[in-house]
Amino acid sequence: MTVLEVKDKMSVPLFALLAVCVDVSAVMVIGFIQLSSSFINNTFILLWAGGLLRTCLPILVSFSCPGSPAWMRGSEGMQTAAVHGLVYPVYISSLWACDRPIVELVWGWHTCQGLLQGYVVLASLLLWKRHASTLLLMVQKEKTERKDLLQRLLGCMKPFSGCFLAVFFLIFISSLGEMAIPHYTGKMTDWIMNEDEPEAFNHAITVMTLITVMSAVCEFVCDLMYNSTMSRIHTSIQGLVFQSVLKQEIGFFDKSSTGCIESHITTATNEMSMSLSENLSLLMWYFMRFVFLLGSMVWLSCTLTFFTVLILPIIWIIPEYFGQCNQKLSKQVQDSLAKANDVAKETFSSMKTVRSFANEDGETERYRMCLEETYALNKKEAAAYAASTWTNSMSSLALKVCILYYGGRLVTGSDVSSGDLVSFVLYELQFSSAMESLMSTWPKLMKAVGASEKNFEYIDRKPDIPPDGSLAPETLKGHVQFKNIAFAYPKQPDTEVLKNVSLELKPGQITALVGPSGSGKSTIVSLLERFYQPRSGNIFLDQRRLVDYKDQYLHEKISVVPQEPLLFARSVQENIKYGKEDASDEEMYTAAKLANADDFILNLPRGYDTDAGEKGGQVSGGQKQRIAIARALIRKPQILVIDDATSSLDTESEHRVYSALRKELKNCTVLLITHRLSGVENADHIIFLREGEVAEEGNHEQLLAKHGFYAEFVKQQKTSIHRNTRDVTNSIQ
Ligand SMILES: Nc1ncnc2c1ncn2[C@@H]1O[C@H](COP(=O)(O)OP(=O)(O)OP(=O)(O)O)[C@@H](O)[C@H]1O
Repeated sequence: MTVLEVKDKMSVPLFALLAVCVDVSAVMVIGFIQLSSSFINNTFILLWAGGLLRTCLPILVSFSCPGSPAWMRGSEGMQTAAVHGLVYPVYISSLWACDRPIVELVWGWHTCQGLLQGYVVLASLLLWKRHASTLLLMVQKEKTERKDLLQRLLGCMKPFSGCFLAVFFLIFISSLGEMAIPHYTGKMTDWIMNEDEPEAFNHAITVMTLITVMSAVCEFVCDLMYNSTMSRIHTSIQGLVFQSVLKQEIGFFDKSSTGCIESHITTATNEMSMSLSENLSLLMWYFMRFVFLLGSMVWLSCTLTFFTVLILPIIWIIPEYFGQCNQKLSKQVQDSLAKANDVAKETFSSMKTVRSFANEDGETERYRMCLEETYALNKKEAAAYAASTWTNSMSSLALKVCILYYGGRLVTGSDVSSGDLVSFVLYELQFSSAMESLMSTWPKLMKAVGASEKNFEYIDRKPDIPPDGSLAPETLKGHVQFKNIAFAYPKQPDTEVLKNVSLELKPGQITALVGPSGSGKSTIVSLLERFYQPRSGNIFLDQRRLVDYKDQYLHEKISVVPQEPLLFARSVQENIKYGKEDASDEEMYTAAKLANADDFILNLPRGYDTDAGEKGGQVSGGQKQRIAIARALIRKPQILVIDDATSSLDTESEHRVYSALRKELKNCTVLLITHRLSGVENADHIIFLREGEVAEEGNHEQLLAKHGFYAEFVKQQKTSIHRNTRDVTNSIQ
């Protein structure tokens, strides 16, 4: 450390020492003047003059001493100096105004004891100011930052305001009841000391027991009521979040990961509401206790209460210091452990390199060094922890001793009775812990309030979809027209997936949509389902804009069997009737037969009641697809879209499904997306999509005659079938 640094570090203590020396000298001089009363006869004039002098001197010292802290030269310094100098004149003058005896004080304020008392008052006020201002600042900051959130949460609690009033009333009664034990213990002490009124003694014990039991019952009822109300609030918020997430546009789910949404709605919301409910309850309880304890203490002795409040922050300061050290060290221990873990992880993951360089010992040494560092920090942490708990108990002991000492003096002076002193000590024990808990619960509560932000973000989020239309005509032909559609996914707005696409799906016709993978076929289906909005162009259904139709109506009329159909972990029956629970069993059987699913379903262990398993895991891919087709058909759709949903079926099954569809869905508009030639050949109309554009369209023969992309596609398909057959034959031979 350089000389300059030492000088810098020592400047504040040196200034403090100088200020104290100047102050003590000033007080000595005043004391001398007062004793040699020939100079000034009026002690009051001397008291105020001395006070003003003690105010001015530290200010003078701070301005003339270069090492004084900056705050001493500002308004904070002036305030501190004023408190320091004027505390006695103000206190003694107030006592005089209240007609209380002041002779002892007037003649004793400049003694060593008076001087010390003055410094204690100053230190206490400064510490309170620091504590209170941090808390107030915190409250202020939280108030502005979390004001809206708090209001929203309070809004959620509004429907339960009756319950909260009852809870608050019960807390009030229970906290009041808790004051009984210290109160009656004090009373009993008085009776024991005076050895009289045995009846009153018994009576007191009975009353105390009754009040305590009543208080405990109130607490029980209150906890019950509070917890059930909070879980109702929690359930309703969680339900609201879920509902509002479900209303979001599909693009929202593309952008945010489902895992993230799910973990938020379940885990994070649970944690937040648990912490909120726990801390709110603690805050209410401690606040009520704090009020009653302070009231009881003031009622027993104002002087002792003032004394307690004065020395509380001084006694807190040392445990707080060690507590902070402990916290800092435990963070360092965590970091050091993480470092050691990183070393271990790195070594294990590069085990081959370590072995080939024969550096096992080197790595062991590196790991050992990290552990050594952790151990050294652990030792420091243990010492800080021990110091923190020791100083904690010592400080509470010191507080009790101080109160007993000062209280004893008050008892001797007959200002308070012995019983009141006992009651006071018992109240004080709870008071300091209530105070500390209040100060620590508030930030935790605010943290929980902050965590609820995401919930309201979800609830408030307006889905990015046009308002629902109103069209729901009784009859729908199912004539679909895409006119000059351009589209890009919200997640990748710069990549245009569809470019000026125009196509038509006619009622009673099967239109096949073919094209290479990624050409935009499924995207066309998503637009038809209104999952996304086109960037430009329009989609018409029966010559009316698709957006003008009612959403529910549209999804009743359009059935889509997606590429990867998803079954729910419910019975096959429930899966087929999904979204159409009112369908009869007859309708279900017909749909299943059409989808060529009836036979295999009847062979399942419990037929239609067989559980499909999670995501349909208990049925094969082809079976899953057939159940999904049945699910689409049971709705008797006007427009049916099969998006490569027969890819897992064998040719025979696929053929049977298509023949059945052809026969049964005569007036229906069918859009078939497939990579298989067998499905395409028989379609009434074929559209070939390439890089998001309609490259060719017509029927099979027309397109073959063009010798274009479609002809190439057919050629590739045939070659692939031929190659597959040859491979199978070879493998059999
Ligand atoms: N949700 C999405 N977000 C962003 N891009 C997407 C999304 N879905 C598809 N795409 C992209 O859009 C393009 C067209 O995809 P689409 O699924 O429509 O093709 P496809 O012709 O149906 O392909 P396949 O025959 O393989 O099913 C692809 O480049 C794909 O990567």
